[in-house]
Amino acid sequence: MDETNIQSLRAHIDRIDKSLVDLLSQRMELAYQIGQEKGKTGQPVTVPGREEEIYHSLEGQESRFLTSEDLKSLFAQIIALGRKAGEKGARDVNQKIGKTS
Ligand SMILES: O=C(O)C(=O)C[C@]1(C(=O)O)C=C[C@@H](O)C=C1
Repeated sequence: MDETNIQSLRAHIDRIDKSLVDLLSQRMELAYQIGQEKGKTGQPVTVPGREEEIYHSLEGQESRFLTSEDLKSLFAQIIALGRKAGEKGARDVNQKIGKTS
C-alpha cells in the first residue's frame, strides 16, 4: 500500500473520529438533561437497571475487531461519563432552585 492510500485512509479515520466525538457530545448533553429531570424530583442519577439494558442491547452488535467484551468496556467508559454529566445536571438544577443537596 503506497503513501497516498495511507493518507486517504487516515483522512477517513479523522472524519470518523470527528463524528464519534460529535455523537458522544450529543449523548452527554442528553444524559445531562436526564440528570436535570432526576434532580428536580430527587431521583438518583445512577440507574443500574438502565445500564444493564444498554449492555444487553450491545449483544449481537459485535464485529470482526469488536468483541462483546470490547463493546462492554467501551460502554462502561461512556456510561461513566454519562453519569458524570447527569450528576452535573442534577446539581445545576438544584442550585437553580436553591436546594443544597
Ligand atoms: O438513562 C438514564 O437514566 C441516564 O441517566 C443515562 C445513563 C447513560 O449514560 O446511559 C447514565 C446514568 C444511568 O445510570 C443510566 C444511564
